[in-house]
Amino acid sequence: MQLFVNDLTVMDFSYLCPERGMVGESWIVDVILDGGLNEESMVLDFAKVKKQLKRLIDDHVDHKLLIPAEHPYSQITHEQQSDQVWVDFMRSHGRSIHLYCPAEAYAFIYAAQISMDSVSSYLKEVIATHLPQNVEGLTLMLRCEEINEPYYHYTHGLKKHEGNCQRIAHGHRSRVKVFADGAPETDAQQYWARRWRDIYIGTREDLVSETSLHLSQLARAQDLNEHCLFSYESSQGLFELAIAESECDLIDTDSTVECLAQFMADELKALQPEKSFTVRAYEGVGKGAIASA
Ligand SMILES: Nc1nc2c(c(=O)[nH]1)N=C([C@H](O)[C@H](O)COP(=O)(O)OP(=O)(O)OP(=O)(O)O)CN2
Repeated sequence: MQLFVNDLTVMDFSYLCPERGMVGESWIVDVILDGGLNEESMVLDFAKVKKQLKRLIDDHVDHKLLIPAEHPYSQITHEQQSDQVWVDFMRSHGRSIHLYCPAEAYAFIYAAQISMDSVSSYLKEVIATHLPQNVEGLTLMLRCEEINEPYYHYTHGLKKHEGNCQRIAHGHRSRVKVFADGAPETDAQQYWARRWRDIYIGTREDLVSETSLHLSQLARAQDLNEHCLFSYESSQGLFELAIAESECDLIDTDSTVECLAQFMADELKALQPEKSFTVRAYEGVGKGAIASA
């Protein structure tokens, strides 16, 4: 017998890619369980699938930075006597990426690249040990939302968030809709999709100088002249990130989706003051904010 649950959860996370750098993603999870019936005549109670499986998936991937631990660029160093981990991702041409964060901010995927296959294998291993005996098989299907209009991939961290969004490098794959004087404005949508393709959106007040950073204690993170350096402390611990300036966009506010929608509307208004703009910005799948200028 097979049991299926579609749209079990959406995993909002970022990952390190040798070519694209830091990539924000939103993957939808569908699941199929194979097995005999239990004493309730069920493969597994839907309530347990929705709560327990969703929690395992969220705990292991959602709001984390996924590191392809077997890629030659990945250097992972656990600090002794603390829960902090350095990650250095040694891309060439001044585009290396460096982090110093609490261990729980990362998921280490033992593969050369982050893909739907490698993430699905990682999650299957995690979940297999939590399934009751009658469940013999598990299929996880990861997919992106189908979007037939411009969208972007971004990474950010919300230092004031009480939950996991405080992690400095988690992200989303987000569509954007723009209206100018009430009519759809596809050029502006394309502008944002291009400007924020694989971008890190940082808050200016989180920028720091190199000398104050723990992440530059390791020899690997020495050439940071053309990097943006971010650091903040929040309830889960100290978060630091160095990423190439060319892969960042800086804003003066937090990077909540409300602030991003307003930022986009304000920037468009500055470019074309004679028009009124409304921006409908998504944060991942099915949620977002609307702002006007
Ligand atoms: N009003 C807002 N609320 C939240 C924002 C925001 O910008 N405006 N942002 C976040 C985080 O960035 C987070 O990544 C949002 O992810 P989400 O998946 O919705 O978070 P949850 O864990 O609460 O939801 P699940 O569906 O259980 O993953 C948070 N809030």
